[in-house]
Amino acid sequence: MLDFVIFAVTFLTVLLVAIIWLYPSSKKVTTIPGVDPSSKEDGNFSDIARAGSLHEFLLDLHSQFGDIAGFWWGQTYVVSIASPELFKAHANVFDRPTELFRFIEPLISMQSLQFANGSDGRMRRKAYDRPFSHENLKKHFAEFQTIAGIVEKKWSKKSESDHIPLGEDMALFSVRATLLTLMGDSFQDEKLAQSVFNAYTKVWNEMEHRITDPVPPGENDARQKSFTEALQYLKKTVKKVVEHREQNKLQDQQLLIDVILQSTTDEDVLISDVISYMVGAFHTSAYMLTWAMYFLATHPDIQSKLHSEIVQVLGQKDVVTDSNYGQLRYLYQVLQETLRCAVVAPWGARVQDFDTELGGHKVPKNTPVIHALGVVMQDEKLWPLPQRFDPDRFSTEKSKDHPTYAFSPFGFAGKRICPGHKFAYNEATVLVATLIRKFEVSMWDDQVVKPVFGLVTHPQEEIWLKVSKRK
Ligand code: HEM
Repeated sequence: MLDFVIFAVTFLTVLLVAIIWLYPSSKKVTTIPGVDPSSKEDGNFSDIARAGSLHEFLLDLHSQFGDIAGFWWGQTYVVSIASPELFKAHANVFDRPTELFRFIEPLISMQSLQFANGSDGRMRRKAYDRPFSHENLKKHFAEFQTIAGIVEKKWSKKSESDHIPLGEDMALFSVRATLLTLMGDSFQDEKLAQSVFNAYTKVWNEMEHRITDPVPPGENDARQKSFTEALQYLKKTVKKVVEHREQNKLQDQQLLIDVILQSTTDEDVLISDVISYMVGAFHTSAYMLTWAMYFLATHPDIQSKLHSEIVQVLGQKDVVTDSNYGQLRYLYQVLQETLRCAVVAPWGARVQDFDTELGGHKVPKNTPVIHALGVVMQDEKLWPLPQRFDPDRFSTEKSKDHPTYAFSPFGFAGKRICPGHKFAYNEATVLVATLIRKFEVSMWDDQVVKPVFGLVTHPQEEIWLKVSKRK
């Protein structure tokens, strides 16, 4: 009998030790509340897929566990934070965790700025931020206006019975505006801009697919082939543009592509960084514009107030310039509320290679910390009736009441906030002012617009607008 007891106790002890070692949740060395992994291999991936997206999973997680909570990204333990106070505690953290962004690696490679940490990342950011200075951005208003004119002309030719594909038109504007102002005159060529956009869209869709289904297709799979071809086309085009600039000695200290060219002799770094800025700019700006126009189409009173402001500020001039931009205050509020209400970019992340403390809990070194930007921008304690589109939340008066970091649609940490944030507001201001001045926009009936919260939030299906010329 004693033998059996000794055997049973030994067996149970070994079993317990085995469970502790093999089951990841048991390795937790922190008091942070949160969920256990649903599977040893995939952590909470199946829960994230069931929630619909990482953003929706984080909304649930924080409503259950509060402002700081943990979960499993595959086999990696991850912490998510969702309050202005906790964001403040991370305000100086620069490094970005590789694990959470690995799925975009086939598109931009590990050489990209996206993955550059420490002094390398800081030096690159410092150099690449130059083209985004206020002085330099001012010069782009005229180019944005020319490209906005292309959309305006296209819409002018439509009749009131036409269906306007909103997402497509906003994307084309965003791509052309970015390529022309950051990559130079090669992109005066409309066809080249269009084919870059087509190739980019294929690659991007594949990347988004891999957020919820991380297993890449086989080498001979049609999806993989189309992805590889499109990626090769993008890289070849960037190379050609670089050669064109080098051969014709077109070096311009203020143009992003030339600044990147002057900062590195490594072709992989050069191509990866150029593509990283395309990734950063194309869809984010296009979807901010899409959501802004959608909100205006569904809120005629707000559209009408905005129209009055545009007419009053632009007068006979018809163009947005550096000197009248600042007077389009209500338009700025519309764009801010669009970023908040649509949660255009739902999250960011940081990591530190030493143990730290957050909200009274220990965060073990190398633990990725997600900044749940979207959860905070939808928090009803900070934003009453968060689903309601109300640009007055950002009036000069009310803006004073928002806690710092409550509105961080472009990230906030470690001087690594999105480098294109002012660029995005400027280009969007020019296009929205141009279109709303000339057209009244509304929705075609029977459209159910459902957001999909990927890396960037987009409508599940194309939004079809009705546009009528203003008298
Ligand atoms: C509405 C438009 C946009 C939104 C909502 C947005 C949002 C963001 C966010 C949340 C980040 C992560 C910041 C962080 O890690 O703390 C980011 C990074 C970045 N964005 Fe944007 N962005 C927008 C437009 C642009 C534009 C127009 C460009 C380029 C012209 C751009 C280029 C980048 C790049 C290169 C990074 C990575 C920077 C780094 O690694 O240091 N973005 N953006």
